[in-house]
Amino acid sequence: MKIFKFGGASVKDAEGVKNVVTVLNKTNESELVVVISAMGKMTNALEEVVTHYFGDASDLEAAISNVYEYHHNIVSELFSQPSHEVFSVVKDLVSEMKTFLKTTKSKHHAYVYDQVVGFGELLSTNIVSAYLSETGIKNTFLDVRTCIKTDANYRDARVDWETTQQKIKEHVGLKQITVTQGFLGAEDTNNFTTTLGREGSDYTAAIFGYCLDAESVTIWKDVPGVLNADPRYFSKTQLLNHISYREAIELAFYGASVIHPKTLQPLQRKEIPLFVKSFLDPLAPGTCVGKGVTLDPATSCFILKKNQTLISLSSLDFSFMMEDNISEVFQLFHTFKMKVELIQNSAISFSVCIDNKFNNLEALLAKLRENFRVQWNEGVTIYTVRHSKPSEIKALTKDKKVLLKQESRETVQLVIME
Ligand SMILES: Nc1ncnc2c1ncn2[C@@H]1O[C@H](COP(=O)(O)OP(=O)(O)O)[C@@H](O)[C@H]1O
Ligand SMILES: N[C@@H](CC(=O)OP(=O)(O)O)C(=O)O
Repeated sequence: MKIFKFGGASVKDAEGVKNVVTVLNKTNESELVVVISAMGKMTNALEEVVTHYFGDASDLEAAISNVYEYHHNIVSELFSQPSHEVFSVVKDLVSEMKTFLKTTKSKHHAYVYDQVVGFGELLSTNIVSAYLSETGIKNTFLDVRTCIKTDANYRDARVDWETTQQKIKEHVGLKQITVTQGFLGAEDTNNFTTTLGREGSDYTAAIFGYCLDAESVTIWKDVPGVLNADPRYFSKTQLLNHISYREAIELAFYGASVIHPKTLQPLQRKEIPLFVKSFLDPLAPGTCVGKGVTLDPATSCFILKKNQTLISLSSLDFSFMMEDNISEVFQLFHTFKMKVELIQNSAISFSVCIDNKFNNLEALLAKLRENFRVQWNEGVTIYTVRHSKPSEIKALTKDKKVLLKQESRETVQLVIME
């Protein structure tokens, strides 16, 4: 059994869906779970629907139509007969979403978010599964919510591994191709949809890999594999042929967005290899994350995290920043769902770089000002360089304003005002 994962970029249009068929034909696996994300940027489009639902309702209809039209256009390109049932499947899913929005009275943002955003994966998998059947690739559609059981921590749900493993073993046939949704789960009490955190479909693939003791997990990307630097910001990059689990966990943790950070731990526990390959060149080797050497080739790796916030705190009376007030600060980060990326402290000041994922900065700052002197910079970038040479750091920081620098044996981190 192998697990394949196709992300939004690989199914962003009809050509992409056709290419999934090409990949499946070229790789020719018959015992497979295919995990699929929402098409293109549809998760963002569904986030817009949620925003309008809670805010300016006048644009709600237009936001929903945008989602419907996008999928309808792809289906129209893929299926020549207008009577094909996939047209009504798409229509019905969008109607179901509309009905939910009309009838629900919940003010619980994260709950509504998951119920709505989950339609992205339901739409994409229904379309891909139907298209595979159309082209002669026999497959079984699986609603992942019958298998992946989570707590009710909407938008970042935690997996109940025991129940999930049992359900996956129960529902996934071994000698077939199963098509299912990434990113989604269901909480056990009411079966409401939950999501595993943005870009969580890689993690879904790892969950299936772990629970089914898969031979390997492959995530298909628009790049040849994991590169030593983010190709969106660095013009010269190198393909990494092999990365150890440990090194890959570090790279993903620091923000190498090509692999979701939660993906690697379950695979490492069972030593299941993870391949990152190009969906445009399916037979090329790509990158293998697994047992063995740290990095092949042994080279420096550059990672960027944009749009971070650097906060520096000092006590109002110039007393030391000690465990008691630092723990109070961390409690606030937890309350306001701020992800702490980097910390540094001196006697009377404490600096922290945070990811304001849920737009709670104003509220957090107001609370911090009650007890601390607060300085902050928004829109800073964290550069992380693993296994670097001093000359590379010099070149990287040339003409840039470095607000904070931290160096350990293998890693240099810089907070830079671009
Ligand atoms: N170190 C890296 N190696 C390869 N790609 C990277 C790296 N860092 C960032 N990326 C970006 O990750 C993108 C692929 O991830 P993503 O867009 O999330 O794919 P998907 O939607 O298929 O999950 C690439 O197009 C590339 O721009
Ligand atoms: N569709 C979800 C889950 C996901 O993993 O997507 P992708 O594989 O395109 O990164 C998101 O955009 O967050």
